[in-house]
Parts: sequence; structure tokens; C-alpha cells
Amino acid sequence: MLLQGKTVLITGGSQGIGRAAAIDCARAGADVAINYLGDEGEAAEVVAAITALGRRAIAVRSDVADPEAAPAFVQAAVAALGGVDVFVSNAGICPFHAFLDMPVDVLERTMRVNLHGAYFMVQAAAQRMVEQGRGGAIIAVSSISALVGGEYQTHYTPTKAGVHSLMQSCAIALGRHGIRCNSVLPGTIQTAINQDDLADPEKRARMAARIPLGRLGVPEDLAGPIVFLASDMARYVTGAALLVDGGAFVNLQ
Ligand SMILES: NC(=O)C1=CN([C@@H]2O[C@H](COP(=O)(O)OP(=O)(O)OC[C@H]3O[C@@H](n4cnc5c(N)ncnc54)[C@H](O)[C@@H]3O)[C@@H](O)[C@H]2O)C=CC1
Ligand SMILES: C[C@H](O)[C@@H]1OC(=O)[C@H](O)[C@@H]1O
Repeated sequence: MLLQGKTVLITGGSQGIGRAAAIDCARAGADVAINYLGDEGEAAEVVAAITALGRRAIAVRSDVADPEAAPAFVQAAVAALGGVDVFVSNAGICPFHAFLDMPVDVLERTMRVNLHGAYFMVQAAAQRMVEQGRGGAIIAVSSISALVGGEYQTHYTPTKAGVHSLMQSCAIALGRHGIRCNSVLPGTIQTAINQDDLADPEKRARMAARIPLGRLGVPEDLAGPIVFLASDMARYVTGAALLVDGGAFVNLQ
């Protein structure tokens, strides 16, 4: 099994992409700690699904935008599961809004959750990995939006470019410690984050029509790439970005 004996920490692991990644990491042999800010029942279901696979799991409810949440999450995972081998920075929000009247609080909250939150969490996980002295793997869930824009995402796309850039710089800063840092760039994946946006049938059809593989993504489409980057199969991969978008990005005409 690709992650046998490893401990994986995932932010935003109670639903969507984080949930799928958490369960597939457990399927690959890992114990898993999830952080989340949503519904307690959903987080408990993820823990139960992992436990049913014969692995250990904990869920910690906290806000990644709070700098103190990061060391607290890592400490809770170490206390319960013994260490940190893989860290997946996934928690994120995308409150769609027009540019010209973007409220300051929506802009700031999006930046704080998506970018500052990733920074604090990755830093706390890396500190623990360095202390352990056995390397590690860090994966950030960036986006195709790191590369292309969105009319109602002017506050969001810069955070995803930032997360991608964070992984590139961390790959340099942490390479000497044997810690690999990569990002995955999902295309449009059907989750709660875009449920309202994709409820517009015209927009949904337009998004799907751009995808050479012929369908919008589902959270499980990201699980394999995340497990791969977490595993020793990717032992010489660092500073890389893996598009997981069904081909949407390259489909200009
Ligand atoms: N769904 C999509 O089309 C795409 C999503 N992404 C990224 O994937 C990541 C996961 O998104 P989805 O699974 O789609 O969304 P989702 O809404 O289904 O899940 C988000 C998860 O993040 C957690 N979360 C939200 N704010 C948090 C906070 N302040 N502190 C801690 N946890 C928090 C939620 O509790 C939940 O577990 C996000 O970073 C998003 O930007 C990237 C590209 C495409
Ligand atoms: C939430 C959006 O549907 C989704 O988020 C991203 O990062 C993708 O680019 C999509 O726009």
C-alpha cells in the first residue's frame, strides 16, 4: 500500500475534495487527521469511514485563518496518531462576487482562509517534519484558477496563484530536509463550494462543454493524484503543479 504506516493531515477534510482525499489516503494505508470548519456530523462520518477501513482518525474543528489553529492541529494529530508524514492544505472558500463592488470583508476573509490559512498550516506541519528528521510530503490544493481568471473570482484566483507559489518556494526552503512540496490544480469539481454557481443550467453546460474528457469533476478525481504526490512513487517530484481538470485548461479552440 502506497501510504502504509504514514500519518496524513488534511485541512478541510470533512467534505468535498478533502473528504475524498482523506478516505483514499486511509485506503492506501495511512492514519488520518482532518481539520474542518463545517458540520460536526460530516466530520464524524469521515472519521467513521476511515476507522471502518482499519485506520485511525481524528477530526479537529478550527478555523485555518486563525494562526493558533495551525500548531494546535499539528499537536492534536501528533498526540493522537504519533507524527506527521504528509500534509494536505486543502481548506478553502470561494464566495462568488463581482469585482467593482467587492466588499472588503469578503476579500479579506477569502485571503485569510485560502492563503494565510495555507501558510500557517504548512509552516506548522513543516516545523514538525523538520523536528522528526524523516522528511515528508506537503500538497496544496491550488486550482486551475491559479492560471486563468474568473469574473466573480477576483478575490479568489490570486489566493490560488499564491498557494501554488507557496509550494514552489517551500520546495526550495524544505528540500534540504527531504520534504517535498507540490500542488494539485483542480478544474471544476462538483462540491458544496460551487453548488449555487453551477445551479445555473446555462453556466453548468458551458463549463462542461469546455472539458475534453466530457464531464465536470467529482472529488474522487483528486484523491489519486494527492495519494500519488504523497507517496514515494513521487519521491523525486517537488515544486511541481499537477493539473487535474479533464483537459479544460488546454482547450482554447
Ligand atoms: N470544487 C472545485 O471546483 C475546486 C475546488 N478547489 C479548491 O479545493 C479546496 C476544497 O474545496 P471543495 O472540496 O470544493 O469545497 P467544500 O466546500 O466541499 O469543502 C471545503 C472544506 O474546507 C473546510 N473549510 C472551509 N473554510 C474553512 C476554514 N476557515 N477553516 C477550516 N476549514 C475550512 C470546510 O469545512 C470543508 O471541509 C478549496 O481550497 C478550493 O479552493 C480548487 C479548484 C476547483
Ligand atoms: C469554486 C469554483 O467552481 C471552482 O473553483 C476553482 O478553483 C475552479 O477554478 C472553479 O472555478
